[in-house]
Amino acid sequence: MRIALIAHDSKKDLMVKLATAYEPILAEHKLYATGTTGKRIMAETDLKITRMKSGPLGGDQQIGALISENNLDMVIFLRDPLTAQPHEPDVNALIRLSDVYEIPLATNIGTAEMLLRGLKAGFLDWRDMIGAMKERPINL
Ligand SMILES: O=C(CO)COP(=O)(O)O
Repeated sequence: MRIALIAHDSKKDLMVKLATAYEPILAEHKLYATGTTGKRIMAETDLKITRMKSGPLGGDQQIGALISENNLDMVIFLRDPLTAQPHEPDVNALIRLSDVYEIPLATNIGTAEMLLRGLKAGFLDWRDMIGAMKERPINL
């Protein structure tokens, strides 16, 4: 599976803890992240990550582009709901595209753990079928 990891600044420590706790599961998958999130995770774990630009500089949009091209299967986006972001439209666009393309999306640690455990248990295997299809299942 192809998984995107994104965290706003106040959630980056939490993201590193999540990535550390679930490193054996995450290590089996292809990982993407926005710039600073990816840098932190790679500095503090042995995970290999393809880093996009930093979120405020277009990284959220790059992740959104991966979604729109059927190149992502899951998004873990630990958002800060209490701080205004300069790139709020990009944040909303990423969340919107996840819904447009039915990509499993966690926006907090509780759901993130459920998704990662579900991934391990095979609950997301349906994504492999979609990945194997030449045409998208929905006409978008
Ligand atoms: O801003 C972000 C998500 O909206 C995250 O970007 P960074 O990982 O570069 O901090």
